[in-house]
Amino acid sequence: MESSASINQRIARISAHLNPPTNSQMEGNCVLRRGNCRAKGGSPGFKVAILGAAGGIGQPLVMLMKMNPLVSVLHLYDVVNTPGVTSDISHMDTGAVVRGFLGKEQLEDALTGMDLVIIPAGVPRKPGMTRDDLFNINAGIVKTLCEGISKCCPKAIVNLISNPVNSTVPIAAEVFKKAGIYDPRRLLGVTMLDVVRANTFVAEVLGLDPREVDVPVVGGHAGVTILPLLSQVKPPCSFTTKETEYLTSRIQNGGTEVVEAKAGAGSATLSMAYAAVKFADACLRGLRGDAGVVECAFVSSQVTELPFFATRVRLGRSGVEEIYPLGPLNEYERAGLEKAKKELAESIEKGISFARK
Ligand SMILES: NC(=O)c1ccc[n+]([C@@H]2O[C@H](COP(=O)([O-])OP(=O)(O)OC[C@H]3O[C@@H](n4cnc5c(N)ncnc54)[C@H](O)[C@@H]3O)[C@@H](O)[C@H]2O)c1
Ligand SMILES: O=C(O)C[C@H](O)C(=O)O
Repeated sequence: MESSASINQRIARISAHLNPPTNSQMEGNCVLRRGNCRAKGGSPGFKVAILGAAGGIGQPLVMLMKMNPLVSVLHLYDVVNTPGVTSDISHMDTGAVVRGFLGKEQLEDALTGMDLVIIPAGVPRKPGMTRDDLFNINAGIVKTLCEGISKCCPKAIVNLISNPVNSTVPIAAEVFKKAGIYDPRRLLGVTMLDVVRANTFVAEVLGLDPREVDVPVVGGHAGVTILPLLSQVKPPCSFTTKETEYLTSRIQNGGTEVVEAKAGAGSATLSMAYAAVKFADACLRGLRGDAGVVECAFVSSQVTELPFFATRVRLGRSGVEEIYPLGPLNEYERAGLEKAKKELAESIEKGISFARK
């Protein structure tokens, strides 16, 4: 028979559920009820903020990061819908404590103390648009968010997803320089989706499991600036001219392929969230001090005459610790590199002048 003390405890628990306090706040893995919710988390791990967390990329990205054992605290920031996304995600029985932040006035709280900030905030493409067509809206969004980072977590690693990446990364660099906190090792434009696509499409052609394939993709993240180095694929293999042309074009136009298939409903979100998490996980393993963490990213670079360029980089405790050279290119890739550099130079310059205005 249940004792009266235990019945009273049960009634108290049920009553607490039926009468939540009015000052409830989205925090932890529950709506915090003072004195009724044990402190959660506390497990060792990194603090990660996602800016644009309620969006097409943001939501699956948040879900996957909540599953990442390297994350102890996950901050969700957006200008809309964060309470709902936070409530939903916070019910997942994984370690990370989730907190939601809504609107500009909560940006600083969202950023304070973060180790890694991932930015998928901004508008996506519709059919017929280039990534550069997003510049007018997204440049301002990225600038404001980076000003917040400068102030609240100047030492955080920043993973920038918002397009056009070829311009938004230079904008972020200028904002950080202006604030006197710029460390080029900590600012990374996310080009991982190009690598993910390249691995998939090359594996299809070779009849391999994509997990066995590694394709370096260099340059930038738009059209001809996306330069897959098919001569450096692992495992070593060769392609006919027709295969090289097909693969290069498919990888360069992967984003457009999705934009057209979505027919006005946005651009890649699910594969991007997957790629973003793969990349963020690599950054966190680097921060933890793991050896040999190497991925492609669009970073401040001296590999070419351009101030930013995507290549393979080694990630460590300070962010980008080593930038690898391009390696031997074949004639097709050398021609591609020249085209890529021409477009990249303009996009980088556009970002820099915007931020210096
Ligand atoms: N780097 C890449 O490989 C890659 C891949 C896919 C998409 N993208 C880019 O990512 C961006 C987001 O794409 P999406 O499909 O998630 O778009 P989306 O419209 O679905 O979501 C964007 C989110 O950003 C939020 N947002 C807008 N202004 C904000 C601000 N000032 N602060 C915080 N959040 C703000 C919106 O409220 C929205 O929730 C686009 O620019 C897209 O082009 C990049
Ligand atoms: O193509 C887009 O606009 C989104 C993204 O950059 C992508 O490559 O899927």
